[in-house]
Amino acid sequence: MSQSPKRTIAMVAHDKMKPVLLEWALENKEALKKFNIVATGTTGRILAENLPEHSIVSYKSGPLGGDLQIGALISNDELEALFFLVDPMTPQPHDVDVKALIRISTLYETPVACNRTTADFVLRGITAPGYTKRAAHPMIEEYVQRSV
Ligand SMILES: O=C(CO)COP(=O)(O)O
Repeated sequence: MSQSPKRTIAMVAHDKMKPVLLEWALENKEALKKFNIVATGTTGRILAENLPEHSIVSYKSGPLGGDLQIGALISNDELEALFFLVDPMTPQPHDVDVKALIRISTLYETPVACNRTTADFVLRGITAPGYTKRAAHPMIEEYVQRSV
């Protein structure tokens, strides 16, 4: 019997949140094996070092465009969920990229977890039997069909 292809999730953490994301990923490592994982550069390196049995692809570091690479996956409807542990207390040089990533996730109905509690909910949701991701927001179709 052929198995359905693994779905892809993204994992990102700002520097102060990397230990939290790693701890969470280790706690959930069995469930995470069901997915291909993509990550921003430094986050991905830390995850790959600690989860050697998982499929993890690292993009560029966040400040160098990694958030936008994940945004591109979302706009191609290729991402199941985004786990992005943000640091709410530290200004980021690439804040506009972070904002763009959250915006495009909203538009494409991609579940986003910005803290650990929500990460628990999202992971439980996307691994629940019968779960399928909603289609992108109808405002996309309206936008495509708009008269010029
Ligand atoms: O800055 C980030 C996300 O905005 C994370 O990038 P790194 O994983 O490369 O540290």
